[in-house]
Amino acid sequence: MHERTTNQGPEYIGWWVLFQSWSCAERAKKIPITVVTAYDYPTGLACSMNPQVDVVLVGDSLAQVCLGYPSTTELTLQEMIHHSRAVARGTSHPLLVADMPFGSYHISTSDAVSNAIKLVQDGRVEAVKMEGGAEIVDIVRKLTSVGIPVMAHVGLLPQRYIALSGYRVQGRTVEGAQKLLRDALALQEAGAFSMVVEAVPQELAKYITEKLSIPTIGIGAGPSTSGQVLVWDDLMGTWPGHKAKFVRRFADLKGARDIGLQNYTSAVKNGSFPNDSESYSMDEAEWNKFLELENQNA
Ligand SMILES: Nc1nc(=O)c2c([nH]1)NC[C@@H]1CN(c3ccc(C(=O)N[C@@H](CCC(=O)O)C(=O)O)cc3)CN21
Ligand SMILES: CC(C)C(=O)C(=O)O
Ligand SMILES: [Mg+2]
Repeated sequence: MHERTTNQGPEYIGWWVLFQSWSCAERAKKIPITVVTAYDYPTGLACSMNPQVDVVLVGDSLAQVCLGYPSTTELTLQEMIHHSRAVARGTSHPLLVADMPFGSYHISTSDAVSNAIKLVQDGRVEAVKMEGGAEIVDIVRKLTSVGIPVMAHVGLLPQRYIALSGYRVQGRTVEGAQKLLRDALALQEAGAFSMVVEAVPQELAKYITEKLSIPTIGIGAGPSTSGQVLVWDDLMGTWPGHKAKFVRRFADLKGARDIGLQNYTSAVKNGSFPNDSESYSMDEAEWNKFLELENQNA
């Protein structure tokens, strides 16, 4: 039932259908696209069971929220493939996209193509996402031409947090806004099928969304993008780190988890776990026979 289907099946909304439909004139009336990150099999299953999830993103936020690295730049392609495969085993209908890790698309176009192919073949994803503007259009064009759909990512680029002097809102100045719009148009022209817009003033995100024919997926970009994305651990309330302004906690899984762990450890310490119904028993005659033999041997 949870075998991954490629692009068929009654409930599957293929990426082509989903994103091409956004090119039509009435797209402003469309229901926002729901994107959520996932890093493992049970989360993939949960996303698959909710028909309102349109896209599952194996984000490189994996590095921080799941693997404990201080930034996304330490994540390797192999680690991304390992987690993408796990998510893929759990998902059926939503479009599955993975972030190209830092360094996996910066050396050369051919290196980027071979790494994207590894993500598709070994990581079992259907599309890849990469951070950057006009400087990566050749890579976007090449990947698109070989049949790997590319989701672009502009605005705050976490893989460049050092160069950007931290995680800062982007496009707040006239020049910054102009560059962002130019980047977005160039990426669309190069073939990107959609675009994440991260930590950008809502006015600018709305403007860019109206200028583009491909859908924008906002995170910290206000309500007027074509869709929204949030990191799983942020929305579930399990991420203990900094809570960005754009994060809303939709559940308190950390609270539930901590209570569960406390209940378990207390029950072990006070001897109330396990009880009789949680234990196995031996047939009384067998047990008596066993004790008898033990006594004879003593
Ligand atoms: N848990 C988590 N959530 C994310 O959204 C996320 C990650 N991790 N890791 C990878 C990147 C890093 N991201 C981040 C991290 C921090 C801010 C942040 O602190 N933003 C400030 C804005 C400061 C300003 O005004 O310029 C904020 O307070 O919102 C934003 C995005 C987004 N991604
Ligand atoms: C937050 C999304 C857009 C992302 O890039 C990630 O999770 O790595
Ligand atoms: Mg990312």
